[in-house]
Amino acid sequence: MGAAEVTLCFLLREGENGAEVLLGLKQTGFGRGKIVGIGGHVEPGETHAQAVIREVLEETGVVLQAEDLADAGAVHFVFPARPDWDMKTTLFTARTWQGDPLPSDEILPEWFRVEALPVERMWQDADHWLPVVLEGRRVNVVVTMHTDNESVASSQSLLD
Ligand SMILES: Nc1[nH]c(=O)nc2c1ncn2[C@H]1C[C@H](O)[C@@H](COP(=O)(O)OP(=O)(O)OP(=O)(O)O)O1
Repeated sequence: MGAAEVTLCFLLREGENGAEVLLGLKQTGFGRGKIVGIGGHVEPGETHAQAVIREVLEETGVVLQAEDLADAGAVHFVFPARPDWDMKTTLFTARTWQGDPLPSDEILPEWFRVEALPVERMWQDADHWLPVVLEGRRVNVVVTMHTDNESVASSQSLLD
């Protein structure tokens, strides 16, 4: 089985104390209990942009249009001890949208300062790629996890 295709979108706004990003507490399924990006699986026949627009709506009620999305690259998560968990993740950021984030069964959305990301409550690899994305740069990273499926064994950038 190949890696699952997933997609995440990071909403960015200017707060009183600098830039803020919308993350959320995952309440169900994969990564339950962690603070994660908003997104999920790409369904057959969908583009990644269509999938992320659908997932952000389902998980937060926020309405995105294709024009709101900026391509932020990709991260490939590799779990050698659990190959069925491997995921190819496309990344987007958005600075415009309609509506205010609301909780859903899957996610409790919450704004965090970009300068104070809750890394202790996130996947341990977040530090390796998320700050770069939130600076507005594109990434193309392969993150390989240890056999504990939690800590990072290696992280390789495929960009120059
Ligand atoms: N190592 C990792 N670090 C990280 O920050 N995010 C990861 C990750 N490995 C996977 N993810 C993200 C990508 C993806 O958006 C999410 C899992 O997808 P879903 O939220 O769709 O999972 P679920 O099992 O809840 O899915 P469904 O049952 O299909 O709704 O986890």
